[in-house]
Amino acid sequence: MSIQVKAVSQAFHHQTILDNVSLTIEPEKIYGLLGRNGAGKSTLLNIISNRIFADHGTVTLDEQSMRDNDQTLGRIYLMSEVNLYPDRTKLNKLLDTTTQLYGDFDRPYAERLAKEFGLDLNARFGKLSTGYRTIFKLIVAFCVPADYIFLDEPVLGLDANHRELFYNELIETYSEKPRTFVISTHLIEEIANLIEHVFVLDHHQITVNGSVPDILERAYTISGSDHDVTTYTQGLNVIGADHLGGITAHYVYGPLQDDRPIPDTVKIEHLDLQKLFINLTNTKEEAHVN
Ligand SMILES: Nc1ncnc2c1ncn2[C@@H]1O[C@H](COP(=O)(O)OP(=O)(O)OP(=O)(O)O)[C@@H](O)[C@H]1O
Repeated sequence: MSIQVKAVSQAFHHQTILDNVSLTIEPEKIYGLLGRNGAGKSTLLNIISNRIFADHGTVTLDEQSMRDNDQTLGRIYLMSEVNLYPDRTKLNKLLDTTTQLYGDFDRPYAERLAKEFGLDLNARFGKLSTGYRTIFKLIVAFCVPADYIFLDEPVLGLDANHRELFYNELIETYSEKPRTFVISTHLIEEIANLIEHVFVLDHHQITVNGSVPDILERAYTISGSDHDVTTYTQGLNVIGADHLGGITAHYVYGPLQDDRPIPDTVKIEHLDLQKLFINLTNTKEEAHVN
């Protein structure tokens, strides 16, 4: 039981976007899909949801191909930046159409969410602000009877209050009716505590694929005087560094050599997900902060 993405490659105009990407998405889990601007996150989500066909590779759901397979496609839903709705249509009407399309669409929940977010369902889609367009699309995503829900930039244009409401609703709907959510966002700090598993897409490939606690367990900041830090981190996987005043910080991803004594002058702490992501996907060797 899972979505299997196997050896997917995609190029646009001879430019490689995804190169041999493989991953597994399991039922009833919350995932984060992280990557820098233009890394190919939307492309990957579009391929998984059958909106575009990959040049190479396969996507299966419970071992069945998803390509033009109504049965499997009905079990996944992609909410994306693309506006699929006609501007002149009222939201209530759009919900009617969605209810007809998805038999089990949870209309009472949609109406409750609209009230909570202060969304007037009599408004026309085209009259909504950017934030309220996102809110409407999120409401649909939460109410469709899909087992796998992909949220591409789900907080686009949302103010801080609405983002918090969204995160709370996500936790609530997930605990009431567990299903898979894959969230692609740049607001890493805000989702760090929500997601169980993270994929990082960088240089056309998945470079990090693991449970968030396991990954953070392997991520360290080692700080102190430049000499002591540099000596201690020799041979470790240093993914970035900062220099501030007389203090040097090296960011390490991977095991420390436990048999090595840690000098008193060196401080070891764990990195948070955002800082780890920034350092892993920084193209520069070192980031200097003065
Ligand atoms: N249909 C398309 N035709 C041509 N190029 C495309 C197409 N879709 C995406 N691209 C290109 O592929 C690259 C990856 O785009 P994509 O939208 O997947 O990245 P992303 O990781 O979602 O980026 P962002 O975080 O900035 O939204 C970009 O350079 C983009 O211009």
